Amino acid sequence: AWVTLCCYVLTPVRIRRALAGQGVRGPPARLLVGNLRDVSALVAEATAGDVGSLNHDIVGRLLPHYVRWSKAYGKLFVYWYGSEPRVCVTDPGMVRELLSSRHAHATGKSWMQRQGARHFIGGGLIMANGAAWVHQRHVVAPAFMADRLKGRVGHMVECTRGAVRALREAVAREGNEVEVGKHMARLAGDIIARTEFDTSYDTGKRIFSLIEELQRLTARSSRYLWVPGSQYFPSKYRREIRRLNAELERLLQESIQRSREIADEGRTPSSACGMGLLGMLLAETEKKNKKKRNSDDKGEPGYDAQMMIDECKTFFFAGHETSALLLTWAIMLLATNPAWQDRARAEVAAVCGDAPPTADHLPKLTVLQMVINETLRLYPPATLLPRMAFEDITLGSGELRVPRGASVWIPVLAIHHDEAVWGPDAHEFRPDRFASGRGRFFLPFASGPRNCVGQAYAMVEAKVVLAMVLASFRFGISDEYRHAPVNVLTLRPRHGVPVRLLPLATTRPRY
Ligand code: HEM
Repeated sequence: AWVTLCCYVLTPVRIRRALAGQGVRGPPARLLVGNLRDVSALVAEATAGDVGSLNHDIVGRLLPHYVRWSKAYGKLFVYWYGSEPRVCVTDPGMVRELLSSRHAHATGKSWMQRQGARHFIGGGLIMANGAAWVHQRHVVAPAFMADRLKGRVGHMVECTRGAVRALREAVAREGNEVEVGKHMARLAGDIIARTEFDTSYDTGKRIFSLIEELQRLTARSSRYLWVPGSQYFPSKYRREIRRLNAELERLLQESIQRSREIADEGRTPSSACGMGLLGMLLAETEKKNKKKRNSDDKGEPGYDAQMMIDECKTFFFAGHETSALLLTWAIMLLATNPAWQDRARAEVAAVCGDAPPTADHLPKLTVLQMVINETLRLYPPATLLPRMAFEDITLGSGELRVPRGASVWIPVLAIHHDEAVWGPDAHEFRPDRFASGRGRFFLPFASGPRNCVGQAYAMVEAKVVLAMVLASFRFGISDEYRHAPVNVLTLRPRHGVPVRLLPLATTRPRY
């Protein structure tokens, strides 16, 4: 009863006072529900139809509450997600400071977020906090270092070859109108499954579809998380979630066991698993088990069987959807900007010739790099970055004191479309704004110690796939395309991206 009273009444009152005392205002919030209903109603209204034209000015559609409240209360304001206060911060200095190592230990993921992702991520890296996060990050980060990534390029090329073949077959079978979103989802799934888990998309297919279904069901069952004790209420979704989660964990367990047996046979170092994430996780569990056997385990954080499963879930999830969306949006933007498509294709031909890309080619694909950056700016898969303060922190040289228990939300999409940062053409596709290297205030992968651990991997993957697609097809947007970006955890096209694919006639097949 005391905890409930603190969570739902005393802490919100304390935080409200602390913020009001600094002049941080926001829309009036109801008891328990906060501004949840306002957010839902505004988003539902803004996304009811399609955009109409191919307009990239999508902030008002996806973050209508941000647009309305930042106009009314200033760029620094607070709204309430149930009993969780969310302070919206866009000031570059404050954002950088919040994400820097200075606050790494005092901030993390909130209970509400962790609860919402419990079944498809669990205690995996994305949702870990404190010492557990430090340990997990330390274990997985080496799997994504530049020298190891070079070894993944061949696997990525191999998977993309399959995808190009599938696209050619789709054109031959059904005509040249193809929805590329589902092809890119399959390809990104195949790449992460092969490079990190030593399996293929077909084997991992059930795993991906279970994670997707769990994501959908959890989102529905989490709608009432703001109600005290709601996590214990009977719900029609809960039994289904339990059943799907049990199947997912069994499949992952089998996959881990298979890799362990291969490792025990001494076959690992040269296989993808030995180099990849699963190999690293297996080595780490073995270390922990050894300590236990020698009674050397002093209870430090480490990987047990459940943690191992949670980490696999996390990487199947994080390494799949975001990359697939980057590729899909990039193809949409190139399909609607033929001049950039031709420029990028010419560069691929000049750098790679007739061969598939290699690790040495990738840094030379600078036009493609600009196209990828501009895609991530206009359509960042993660539109918001949340951080909860576990202790009082200050931002902007003491200008803002964020009280313990408040969440800070960084509206990445709004920052990426801000005319004050990017100029009056902020909503236009203009890759050359990245010509001089990094753009101004660019956060598709977050920044600081808790940035995306798979950032370099995602960039290598995007370059390999787009280079091979550009070399194999000319493409234009289909008349059937309906521009309707929506935010369902990630920023996606509601009706997919149908394009007209024209296989490029080559004297010899390229791939
Ligand atoms: C275009 C592709 C991608 C984008 C835009 C992206 C974006 C992000 C962002 C914004 C975060 C920070 C989330 C937060 O703190 O709330 C993040 C974290 C993370 N990403 Fe990615 N990501 C991408 C691809 C990948 C890939 C390919 C992998 C794995 C192979 C991956 C694994 C992770 C993990 C494990 C974290 C948590 C890191 C931590 O908390 O220490 N991501 N990603």
